[in-house]
Amino acid sequence: MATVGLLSCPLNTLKTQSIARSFSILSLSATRQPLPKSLLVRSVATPAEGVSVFDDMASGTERKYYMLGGKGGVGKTSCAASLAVKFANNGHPTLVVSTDPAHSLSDSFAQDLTGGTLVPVEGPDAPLFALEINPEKAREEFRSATKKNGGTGVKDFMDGMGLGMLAEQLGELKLGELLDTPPPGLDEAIAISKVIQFLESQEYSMFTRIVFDTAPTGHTLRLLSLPDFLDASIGKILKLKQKIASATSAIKSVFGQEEDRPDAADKLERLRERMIKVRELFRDTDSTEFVIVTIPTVMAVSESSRLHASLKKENVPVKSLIVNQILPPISDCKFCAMKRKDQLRALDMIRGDPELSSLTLIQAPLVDVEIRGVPALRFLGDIIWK
Ligand SMILES: Nc1ncnc2c1ncn2[C@@H]1O[C@H](COP(=O)(O)OP(=O)(O)OP(=O)(O)O)[C@@H](O)[C@H]1O
Repeated sequence: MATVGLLSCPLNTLKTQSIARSFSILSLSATRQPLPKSLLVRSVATPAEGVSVFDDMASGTERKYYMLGGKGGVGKTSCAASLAVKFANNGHPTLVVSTDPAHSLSDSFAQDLTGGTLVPVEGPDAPLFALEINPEKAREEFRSATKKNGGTGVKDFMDGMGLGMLAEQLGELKLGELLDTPPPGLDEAIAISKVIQFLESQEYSMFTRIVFDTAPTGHTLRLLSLPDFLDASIGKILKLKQKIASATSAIKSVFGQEEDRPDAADKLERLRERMIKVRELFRDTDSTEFVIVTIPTVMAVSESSRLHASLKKENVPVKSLIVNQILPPISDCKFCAMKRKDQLRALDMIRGDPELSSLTLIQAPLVDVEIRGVPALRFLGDIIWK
């Protein structure tokens, strides 16, 4: 712990400050209490006095979901992993899931978490498991399950049944395209629906906190509009399926019963049901919270503002905004001082932003080591999640 401190500036001047002083600055800048005017950094919105953001997040044993999202590279994984460690250290059996196709959970925990299954994370007090969903693999599974007997798809199957006309209608629905070149966001939707599948089983009922490290902003936004798209196309497919079902049962009555296999329409129907659950989950204010992570730059703040506007439009509950990687106020490094001025401007921008000013601001400092492994995540978590 004592080896983790503030950013070391290029000239190495900050390193000379004592760790004790660094820690006091760190804990001050991460608080949600108004900071001294001399530091020129204030919280945008402060929760009622005495109410801790983390206590609120950790209270109760019913299952809660936290989704951390924002622009690429701002620290989503570090914040998500540190929150998961903190939940586990507060007695919550926790699962942290990455749905970002470019996973970095393994790097963050300094542990191999690949493989698409739940892997126990060593270190925290209560059970902490991590899961890196491989969206490509999930999609492949989905695609292969829609193929029958060495690659005969639904279309071929229906052709074989003499249902050419229906097959043409199906062609119009571009089912093949849906499976082979899925619309943007499907990867992540499949990943999240897979998590829901996991969580429906008794085996995983122990988890009271689920933390999602989501893919960068664009994916998240597409994911939110995906269920409607799927709803529409799957709805049409299901109508076709009904027609197919009556035709196949007539054929079966002539040729005898065949082993029932799940077909593409069944698979899509289940996907649709799970997508509806994903949609409900994202919008459930009782159990879900989306936390926006950003950094104090004009570009990142602008993107966060747009993200919040879109989340609001989709009725996704958002309460907090983490501004990560804030430079320390005390420095005789000119480079750092210039950077910090820019950061303060970006923080001002947040204060004046109609989308962001209503959120509780959590300020997290830039620390001078890479956040890797449970002890470092615990340290970061204690700074951010108060
Ligand atoms: N407060 C911080 N102080 C110092 N380094 C940090 C801090 N937050 C994050 N980092 C570092 O920044 C890098 C990017 O962080 P992280 O992987 O958490 O971002 P991300 O938003 O998940 O990225 P991506 O969008 O690529 O998944 C990592 O090397 C991480 O250790």
